[in-house]
Amino acid sequence: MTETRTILIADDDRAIRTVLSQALSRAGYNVRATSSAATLWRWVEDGEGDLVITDVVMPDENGLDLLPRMKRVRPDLRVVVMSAQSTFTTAVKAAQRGAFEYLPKPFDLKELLAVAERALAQPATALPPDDGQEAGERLPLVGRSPAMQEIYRTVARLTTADLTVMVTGESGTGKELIARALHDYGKRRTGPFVAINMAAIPRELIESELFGHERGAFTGALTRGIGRFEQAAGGTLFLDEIGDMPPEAQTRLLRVLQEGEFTTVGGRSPVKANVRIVAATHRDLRAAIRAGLFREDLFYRLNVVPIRLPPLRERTEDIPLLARHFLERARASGLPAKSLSPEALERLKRHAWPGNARELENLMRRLAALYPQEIIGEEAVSAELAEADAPTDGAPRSAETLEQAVERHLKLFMAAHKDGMPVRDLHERVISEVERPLLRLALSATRGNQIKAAALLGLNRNTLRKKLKDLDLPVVRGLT
Ligand SMILES: Nc1ncnc2c1ncn2[C@@H]1O[C@H](COP(=O)(O)OP(=O)(O)OP(=O)(O)O)[C@@H](O)[C@H]1O
Repeated sequence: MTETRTILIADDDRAIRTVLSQALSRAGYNVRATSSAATLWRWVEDGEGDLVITDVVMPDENGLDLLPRMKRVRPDLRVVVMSAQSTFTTAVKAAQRGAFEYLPKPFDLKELLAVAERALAQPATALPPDDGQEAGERLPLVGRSPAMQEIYRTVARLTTADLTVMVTGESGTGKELIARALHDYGKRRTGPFVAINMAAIPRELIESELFGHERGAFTGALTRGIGRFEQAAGGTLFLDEIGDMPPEAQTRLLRVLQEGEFTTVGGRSPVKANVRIVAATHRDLRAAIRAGLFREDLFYRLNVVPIRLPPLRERTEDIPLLARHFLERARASGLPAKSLSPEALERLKRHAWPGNARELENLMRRLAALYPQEIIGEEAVSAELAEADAPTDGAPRSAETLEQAVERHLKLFMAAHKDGMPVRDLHERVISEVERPLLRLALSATRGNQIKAAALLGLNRNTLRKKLKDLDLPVVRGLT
């Protein structure tokens, strides 16, 4: 006969305690339930229980704060954290503090039973070594839809394992943000995060960009060049748009992943690769494999942990939170504070968002910059979205010249002002809206080289630097 296991439950909500106690007793466990963190702590200290299921917010103490203390006195005790405050940070903190699993409320009883069974069957996860560098609220991932919750749980689980991850999703769904989160909250967070976009680098340069080259390795290689693999040593290498990698580079990358070492272009001695790889693509790689454009063996090497980011139209419940987040970001960058009327939010939810979160972010910036009212109404949103939704007969919207686009925005802006006071600093505000993408494009075209970007723009280098600073534009060399 196997010994009956005891599960300790802490939740200040009586209904939840009752439901969980019933379900777990029925499944054959001994159950003790309490509404306070203090009682839970006493039980744990007394050596009771094989598994703890705890809420986060309790009247006397936060379950997440109790978690490391429990793991210190009972390292093999398994703890499942459940929370209605289902944010990315909660998921990550739970994992970093040694929780076995994190369950966003509401959850399925079936799921809870499965988690309890798994937790009791496996050896406990030891408390990750405390390097005093617990990730804080540095990088907000916004959204509480079930799809995002699932992603948070995956990212949280990956904070203690250095596995290769493949992020897929349409353009603008937040793939790069997830890659950064994996880095910022992962084991290599004190190391560098280096990104390389396969679609933005000339094919013939990809291998030397990745692995570096020796002096004279090819025409134009006047000095030795360090590759991204070397730059990212000890950290994370983000291979963006991996689906656009040319076949020869795919073969070489595969070999590096298999052998754990690489040689520079034109070089002889192998160098140990010490990077965690996160790859991303908006392409359907399985289709690319069928079409003979992507190596299947490389795909399996990279697709160790797949994370699929759903398009925004499949998680419309996240739109209000994201919109607020982007308005707040616009405000932090110096634009006026704005909010959206309930009707405006409804209108946003009805849009198809082909450009996903990025499109929403751009719209929020535009509205914050151009609309004078503090509360943005439905008409303003509709006017902007009508433009975006307008049929284009297959022609890209870029058929509109920059001047026409600017004029369209200015007209909307003026119309919105017709019976109010004009805002101040109109000239400066509009110019910065144009300047920001211009500088970004110039930097992207010169791969972050400010001297070349300044030449391209016809600006003095110091002027460019000052503008970048004023506009709060990131300057990352070599990033595209
Ligand atoms: N869940 C989210 N919470 C907060 N911001 C988000 C979220 N998803 C995306 N964003 C923001 O939207 C913008 C686009 O995201 P990101 O660049 O990561 O997308 P991507 O999928 O890598 O796009 P692409 O495929 O075009 O490179 C960024 O400014 C990012 O910060």
